[in-house]
Amino acid sequence: MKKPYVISNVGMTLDGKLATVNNDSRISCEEDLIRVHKIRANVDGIMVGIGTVLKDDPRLTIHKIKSDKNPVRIVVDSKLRIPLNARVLNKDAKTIIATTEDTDEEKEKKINILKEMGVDVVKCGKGRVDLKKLMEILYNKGIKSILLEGGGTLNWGMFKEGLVDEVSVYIAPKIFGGKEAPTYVDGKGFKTADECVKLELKNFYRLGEGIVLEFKVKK
Ligand SMILES: NC(=O)C1=CN([C@@H]2O[C@H](COP(=O)(O)OP(=O)(O)OC[C@H]3O[C@@H](n4cnc5c(N)ncnc54)[C@H](OP(=O)(O)O)[C@@H]3O)[C@@H](O)[C@H]2O)C=CC1
Ligand SMILES: Nc1nc(O)c(N)c(N[C@@H]2O[C@H](COP(=O)(O)O)[C@@H](O)[C@H]2O)n1
Repeated sequence: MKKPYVISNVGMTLDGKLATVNNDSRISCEEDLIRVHKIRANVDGIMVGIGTVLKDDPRLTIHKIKSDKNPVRIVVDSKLRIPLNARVLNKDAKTIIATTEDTDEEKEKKINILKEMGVDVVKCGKGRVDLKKLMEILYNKGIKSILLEGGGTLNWGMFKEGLVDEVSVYIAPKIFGGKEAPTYVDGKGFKTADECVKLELKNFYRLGEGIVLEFKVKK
C-alpha cells in the first residue's frame, strides 16, 4: 500500500503523560516547540484526533518560525464533532476532516457547511475512521509525509495499524501522575510484549530543560 511517511511526535512528561488530569498540556519548553515547528515545516500534513481539537483548540500551523507555507491540517473525526469555530478551520491553512461513511441528515448538513467553508471532508470506514484507507486517500491527494501530533487515542490507532515510521519525543523533567491523565499511547494496548511496536534508537540529545529521543519503527 502506498502511504505517507508518518512521524509521531509528542512532548511528554517523564511518566509518559501528554497532559494533566485537568488537561493542562504545557509540557514542552520553547526550544522544543521550535523543534516541532521545524518538523511541521518539512511535512505535507499535520494530523490530530478530534479529542485534541476539542481539548486544545490547536492552530496546527507554523507560527513559531518563519515559513512561507503551512502543511495541510488533518483531523480524524468519525462523528463530525468538530466545532465550526475550531481554529483548525480558519483560513490559515487547508484542512481535511476524515470522517466515517456512516451518515444521517444532521451529519450531511454539517458536511455541506464545512465544504462551503473550504474544508475537504473525506469519508472512510464505518464506526471509526479506517486509518489505513485514510493513509491511502491522503497519499493520493499528494500528502507524502505526515507529522502525527496525537493525542494518545489516535496514536494508539496509528501504531496498532503499523502506520507510523518514525518517532520523536521530547521528555520534559516533569511528573504529572494520574491514572486518567492521557499518555503517549492510550487505547486498548497490546496484550503481549511479542505484539508490541519495536523501535530502533537513532539519536538523542539534550534540549532546553529536557531531552529529545528519535527512533525508527522496526517493520
Ligand atoms: N503533549 C503533547 O504533545 C500532546 C498532548 N495532547 C493531549 O492529548 C489529549 C487528547 O488525546 P485524546 O483524548 O486521546 O484524543 P485524540 O486526539 O487522540 O483523538 C481521539 C479521537 O479520535 C477519533 N478517532 C477516529 N477514528 C479513530 C481511530 N481509528 N483510532 C483512534 N481514534 C480515532 C475518536 O473520536 P471519534 O470516535 O469521535 O472520531 C477518538 O476518540 C489532550 O489532553 C491533549 O492536550 C495531544 C497531542 C499532543
Ligand atoms: N510538542 C508538543 N509539546 C507540548 O507540550 C504540547 N502540549 C503539544 N501539543 C500539540 O500541539 C498542538 C498545539 O498546536 P498549535 O500551537 O496550536 O499549532 C496541540 O493540539 C497538540 O497536538 N505538542
